[in-house]
Amino acid sequence: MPYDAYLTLRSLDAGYGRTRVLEGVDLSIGKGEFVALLGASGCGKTTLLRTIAGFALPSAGSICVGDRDLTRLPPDKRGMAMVFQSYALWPHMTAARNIGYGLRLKGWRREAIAARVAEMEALLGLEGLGGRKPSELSGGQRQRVALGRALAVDPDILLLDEPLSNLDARIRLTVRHEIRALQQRLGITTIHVTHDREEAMVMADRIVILNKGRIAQLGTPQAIYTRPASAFVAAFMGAENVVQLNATCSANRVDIAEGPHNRAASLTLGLPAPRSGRLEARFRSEQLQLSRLGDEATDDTSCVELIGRVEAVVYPGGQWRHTVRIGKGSVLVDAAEALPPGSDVLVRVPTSGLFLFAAPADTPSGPPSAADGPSPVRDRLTA
Ligand SMILES: Nc1ncnc2c1ncn2[C@@H]1O[C@H](COP(=O)(O)OP(=O)(O)OP(=O)(O)O)[C@@H](O)[C@H]1O
Repeated sequence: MPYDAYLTLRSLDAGYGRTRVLEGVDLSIGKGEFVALLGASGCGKTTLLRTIAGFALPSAGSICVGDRDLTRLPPDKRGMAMVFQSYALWPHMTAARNIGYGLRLKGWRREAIAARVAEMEALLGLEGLGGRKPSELSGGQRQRVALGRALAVDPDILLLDEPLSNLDARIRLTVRHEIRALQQRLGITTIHVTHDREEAMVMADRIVILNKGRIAQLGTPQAIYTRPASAFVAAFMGAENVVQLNATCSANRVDIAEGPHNRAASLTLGLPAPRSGRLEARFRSEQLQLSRLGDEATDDTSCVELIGRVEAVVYPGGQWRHTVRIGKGSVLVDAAEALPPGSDVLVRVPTSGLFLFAAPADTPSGPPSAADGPSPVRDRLTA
């Protein structure tokens, strides 16, 4: 769904004292859009959210909502409300008083506050619980009170800082769905911080992947999952298997040279190919083909074929997960049938699940060398 820019961050830098955390963040979020900020611990997600909220001031750049420049405004003048990871409820106040807290600060009349609190309680399924203190509520109910307090003031933008991380796994799945449904019903622009990939995927219209204070990629969940822009994003989105290959590339064609642990292949990618040379190939453990070496059905040069040996096999549910040693490294391969440890195997990686990037500069280039280790299977392959 296309969105017109509503919240716009331009060249935002922020940090703590001399520690720079965010660098040159440019981001446009549409009205009514749900955006997830996803990244590893310490990458700056909370700092970005706090800077947008006004709890931290940027050292450079600007924050605008529509035509309004909010960069130097205090938090309460920004039309935003934040739900904190800890919920930050007042322990001595009832749920109802917590929900009405922001309205009292705004000077609303008592009857108007009571009506709005009742509305929030109904919206969030908290009827009958308004008289309880936070200590008398479950984690999920506390989380909803915090959400009610944020929504009661009718903010233009809702900021959620890992609000599900204190809930147990099963409740988290339900609350995830509830928050998304509520957000869509209210049409409220929302930014949600999480380090849970699946949570970001199922809740957000678009995902921002942050890496060391910079945006590594911004896109729909599907775009980021199927077309990661860098090796970092591919790894973060689950393509954690990695092997190095040598290839000659042009436009979207990639000719993989035979190596000590891979066969030659000619691939046509759906994406522009990286430049020729040493490549880092990344792929997920699912949607691969695993067969005993020599048992494979046909020669298939349209996928990457890796040669290795099964080291271990476990059953996490659904499929058998094999640890396959390939040269000095190993990859995880899921398959319907288990092949026992010690089996020499062929792993086929289809182009649809293959992500190719230029290998980092410190990796040796050129043809496979002794550095790639001995290649017992190569002789068998070329024999
Ligand atoms: N008050 C502070 N003073 C100094 N450094 C801080 C402060 N708060 C955070 N940092 C540092 O800033 C960096 C970014 O922190 P931030 O909390 O934004 O990360 P995050 O991505 O939200 O992490 P997490 O997922 O663990 O919550 C980290 O290196 C952190 O140590």
